[in-house]
Amino acid sequence: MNQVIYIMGVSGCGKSTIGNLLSEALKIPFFDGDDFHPEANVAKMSKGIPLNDEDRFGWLQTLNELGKKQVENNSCVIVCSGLKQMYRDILSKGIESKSMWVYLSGSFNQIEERVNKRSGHFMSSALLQSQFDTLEEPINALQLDISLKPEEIVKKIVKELDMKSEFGLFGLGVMGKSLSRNLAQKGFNISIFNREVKGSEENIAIDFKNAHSELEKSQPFSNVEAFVNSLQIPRRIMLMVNAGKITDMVIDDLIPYLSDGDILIDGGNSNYLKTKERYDYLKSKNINFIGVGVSGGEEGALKGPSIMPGGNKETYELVKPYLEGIAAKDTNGLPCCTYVGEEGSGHFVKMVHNGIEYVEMQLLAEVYTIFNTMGRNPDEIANILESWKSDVDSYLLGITVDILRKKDGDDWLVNKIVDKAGNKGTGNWTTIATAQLGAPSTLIASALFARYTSFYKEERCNANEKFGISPSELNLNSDDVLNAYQFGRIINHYQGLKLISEAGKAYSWTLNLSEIARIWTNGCIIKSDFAEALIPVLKEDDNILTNPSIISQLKELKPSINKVVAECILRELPVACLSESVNFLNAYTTSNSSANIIQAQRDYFGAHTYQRIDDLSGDFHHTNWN
Ligand SMILES: NC(=O)C1=CN([C@@H]2O[C@H](COP(=O)(O)OP(=O)(O)OC[C@H]3O[C@@H](n4cnc5c(N)ncnc54)[C@H](OP(=O)(O)O)[C@@H]3O)[C@@H](O)[C@H]2O)C=CC1
Ligand SMILES: O=C(CO)[C@H](O)[C@H](O)COP(=O)(O)O
Repeated sequence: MNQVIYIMGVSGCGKSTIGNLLSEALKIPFFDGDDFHPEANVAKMSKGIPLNDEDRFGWLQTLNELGKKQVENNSCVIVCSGLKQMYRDILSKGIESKSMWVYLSGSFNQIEERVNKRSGHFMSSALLQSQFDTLEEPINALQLDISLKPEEIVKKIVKELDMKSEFGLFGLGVMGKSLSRNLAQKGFNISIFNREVKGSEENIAIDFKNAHSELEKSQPFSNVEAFVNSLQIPRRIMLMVNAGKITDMVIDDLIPYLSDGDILIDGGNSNYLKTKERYDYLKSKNINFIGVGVSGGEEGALKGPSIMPGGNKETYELVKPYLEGIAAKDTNGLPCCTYVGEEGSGHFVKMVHNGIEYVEMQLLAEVYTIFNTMGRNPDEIANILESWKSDVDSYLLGITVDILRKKDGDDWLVNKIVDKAGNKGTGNWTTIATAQLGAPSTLIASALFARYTSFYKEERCNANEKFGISPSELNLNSDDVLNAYQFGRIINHYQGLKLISEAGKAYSWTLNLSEIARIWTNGCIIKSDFAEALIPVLKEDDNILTNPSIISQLKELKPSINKVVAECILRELPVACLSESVNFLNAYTTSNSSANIIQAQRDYFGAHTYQRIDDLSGDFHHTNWN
């Protein structure tokens, strides 16, 4: 990646000498910041009047523009004292991740002696002191001692650039392997790490590197310290390890070797509340941390996942080219990666993505059950689903077709898979979040509980015998089932997005739901044509059930879902998410609900009070009911 190498430090530290030598060594252009002062600044300085911040702003912006322009085609060296963080922020604005800072440091006496030795130069102690007073030492720079010879300093900078990787990937499991290959294929210099467990897991990183030609330039490690030291400053390390305690353990393993300003990116499916805690913990150690939801599974991670980063926006800017570089592209060629919002919002959005995923999977499983009960074999069901692609295409629909067609000997493989659905926690957390935030994402809860019910295999088999329930022939056609399926999907997306919107309000995150739908159009497990259709809808309103086109679609689909759910219930076939979707819309569209009875009951036994429709003040009333 092209970089602007800013050489900074107080006057007299040797910036120009080092800058010139470095530009020669790297064969890249050199720019001395002092040559870019406007005439007014030059006039002021020649009269011995020191520049103030206002004088500097325009000049710093000019240098920033210069850096931005240069970095489009090539790396370059820019020399500028950059004494305050505020100045450095201006210099690197918009190219934060492409700015490398080299800080030439020396003591007051060292520099005074050196300047006064130079023929024709004299710097008063007061002037030099004012430079030291202004200096705010950078936390994410390559700091080099000016007592070294210039050639040695340049050698160290070149070594940092040549020998050190720009990005580190920690954890070469299913996702880490694919992501590291993706990063390398995009031309990033990376270091890769996997732990070594003597006797069982050895040489994981090195063997993995050797197995893939694109990783030829990558640096493999099984030693944490060596891995960290192989990275350019500020270090950017993406963790692709199991969520929960392992993530905390790995962070603690890394901390001793990290420096101020380094960046940890948690790409696992971490709980969004833990992400905030980890951010605070690492901030207390001057380490930057962002929580990044990654979706796409093994193949998506390799070819381009959907990425949902949350946390500090400035930190995101420092890793943006890597994340956006490896992300899938939408139909306009934009990366399916966008800064989601503050704190754990990236992980929250990924969690809800998974909740929506649970429902999409459950709806397809229910569709399968319906057709299966109607006597269709897996190949026939696959053919029906295949024919739906022109109306309701999605990644999950596509893989379900493949799954249904997979044979194992004379039978279909699905017929041999035990009907107990596992989970790794994100559906559970989404259900907890929906309850905590008071947003009724009832389909996600239903899909989760359907998985839990599936686990009671033995009890189900016993109950089946005792109750004698056996689903009988269904009187349905495939168009009705298609319509019911699409109805369920619309309610699913409404509920998931509503949950995100409510979280945004509760946690004061600035979320853009249309952008979230956009990054779900490719790379992720829930990518679908419907996500694409939601982009303009969500630009108008976070609530998709206010959109006239969605309303008319649901009205059209309603007779089918009514029929499908009624038929399934009459014929004793469980369809948890289909039935919940119609039930939810029936409740959502009821203007006078039975909640008046609940309020009266609460007031009866607990004096909880109620509001009256004939009292517009909204006051609360209590009745002595007996
Ligand atoms: N698989 C998927 O489809 C998706 C997964 N995710 C999330 O990404 C993360 C990684 O998932 P995935 O790649 O599937 O998981 P894997 O189980 O395949 O890989 C886990 C990685 O963590 C490492 N690890 C485990 N324990 C330790 C430890 N104590 N110290 C150091 N390293 C350790 C493992 O090393 P070792 O091999 O030595 O045990 C391995 O490299 C998880 O948070 C997951 O939820 C997100 C999206 C999709
Ligand atoms: O994040 C993912 C996909 O988006 C992971 O595959 C996750 O493991 C799926 O969840 P679960 O294992 O609970 O089904």
